[in-house]
Amino acid sequence: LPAEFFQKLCASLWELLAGLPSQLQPHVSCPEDNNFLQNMFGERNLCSLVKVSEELGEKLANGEIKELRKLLAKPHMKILLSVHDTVAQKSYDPELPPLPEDIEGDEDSVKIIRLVKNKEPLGATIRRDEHTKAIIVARIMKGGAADRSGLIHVGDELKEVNGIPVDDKKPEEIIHILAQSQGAITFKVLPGVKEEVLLNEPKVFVKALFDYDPKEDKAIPCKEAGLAFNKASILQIMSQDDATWWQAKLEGDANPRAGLIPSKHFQERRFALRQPVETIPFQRASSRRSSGFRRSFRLSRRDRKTNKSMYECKKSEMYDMADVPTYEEVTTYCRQSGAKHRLVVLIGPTGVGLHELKKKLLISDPQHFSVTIPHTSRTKRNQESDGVEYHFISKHLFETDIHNNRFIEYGEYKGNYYGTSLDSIHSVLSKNKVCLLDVQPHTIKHLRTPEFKPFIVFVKPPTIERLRETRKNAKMISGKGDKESAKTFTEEDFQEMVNTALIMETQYGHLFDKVIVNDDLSAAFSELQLTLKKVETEAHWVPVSWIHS
Ligand SMILES: Nc1ncnc2c1ncn2[C@@H]1O[C@H](COP(=O)(O)OP(=O)(O)OP(=O)(O)O)[C@@H](O)[C@H]1O
Repeated sequence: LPAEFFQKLCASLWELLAGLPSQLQPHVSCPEDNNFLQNMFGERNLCSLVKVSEELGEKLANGEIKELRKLLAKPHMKILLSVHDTVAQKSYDPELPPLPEDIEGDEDSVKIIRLVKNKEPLGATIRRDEHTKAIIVARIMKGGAADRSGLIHVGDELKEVNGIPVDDKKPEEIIHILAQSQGAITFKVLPGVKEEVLLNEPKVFVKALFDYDPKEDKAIPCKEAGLAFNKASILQIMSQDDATWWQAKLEGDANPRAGLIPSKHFQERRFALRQPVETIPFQRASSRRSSGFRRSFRLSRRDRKTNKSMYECKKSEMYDMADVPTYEEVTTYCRQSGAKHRLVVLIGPTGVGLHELKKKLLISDPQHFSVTIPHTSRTKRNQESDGVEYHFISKHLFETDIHNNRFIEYGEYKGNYYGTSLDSIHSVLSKNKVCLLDVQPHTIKHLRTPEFKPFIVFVKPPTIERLRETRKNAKMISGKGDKESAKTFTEEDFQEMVNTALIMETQYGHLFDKVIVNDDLSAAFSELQLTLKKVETEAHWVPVSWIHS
């Protein structure tokens, strides 16, 4: 309507209405009614409305008004106005169907979700949980309808679709129901919050290869926020966002709060700076006698005359910078029945009892346990048979095999070669037997392959007092000339055993899967037996490279 006309109209109508109460007064006896009338008719808005209404009535014939009425009566306009009112009243939350009364279990955790589906697929996959048989949301496609809704999550348990229970349905049947539904679909789900949280948790686990105490660490930004751990602890890495300080939890720790640990890179750098002081080459650090490592065959003991190990070992083998012990990414591995056995490697100082323990295992189950047959270039003696005591090969062939890296360990003794070949290990494993091998600790790194998946047992001597008590009647065997001879342990032998064990543990402890103290022999044997049983049947942490390579 033209503004001028409208204003005039309003003004005149208002005047008329304003005068009305005084005209009505004689007819109103009650003062309250009078007041009410006065207020109502005095209200300017009401006056204007009355004015407009009257004017519209009068001007009905006017073409402009007709057109306005027509416009306002159109469905689009009606919807627009209705949407405006809805939004203005903020009543846009969808109306949910009433909660069913027969919900089983924890009623609070049931969620009713309504999604409007157009032609595009929902963008979610489902699976049946093997254990609970429940239908679980397996995957949400990024950017899909389900993802955009933000209402359905991986791990949610689907109970009903459009009121149809899905417990007894196959995933394909449910997919069919979904495909056929158009418009709004109602889901009843049990939110799998816990599962979702777990799924979103980083799944990087590492084995710590060093001891760490944040209280001793001058570099840590906040000692209280640090996480203390020991060599061989399994840590779940929660964040690697910071290049220097990672966040981690001890595996299996129920406390959800992560702690700070030095990052791999940072620890390597620190270690490299400290290295000259901390890494004592094994042999130099060893006491009086250059090397007292035992071998996987009896003739390989140290020569008591020359006091030398039969096995020479390159200096570079003793300490390798690539082995800076920080963290190693690990995952669980459980040997499936029928699969090849893991190689069992026994480590320990001379005389600690490796031979004794191995012998007991072999006797306990000769069909199950076995040892490797060593190679030698020495000539066969009359009572010996090839492939029983040794594989007898020529010196030339032995040297070719050395050149071709076919030996795990080898050495020269009185002009003859002795060694343990890789093939001898393969041979035992391919018979589906557990191969028991004892080697020098620096050899472990060559055995750590996906094929062998070695399980390293460190046999540790008890205290020197306990050694004196338990080894009173024990005999130490040494290679003297071509014959073995036995002698009782001396105080020096005990001391060396304890010292060597300490050095082995310091330098190679991060590689040990199990430490067994050989105090009482039968107790140590039982522990070893039980440990090896578990290796065959239970899940153990192994480097990820052994599984995903
Ligand atoms: N727990 C124990 N208690 C008492 N005697 C033991 C114990 N363990 C081993 N012995 C004895 O100690 C001696 C040395 O053991 P064994 O020969 O097994 O040592 P080893 O580790 O194989 O060392 P090496 O390679 O030098 O022979 C043997 O006489 C053995 O019977």
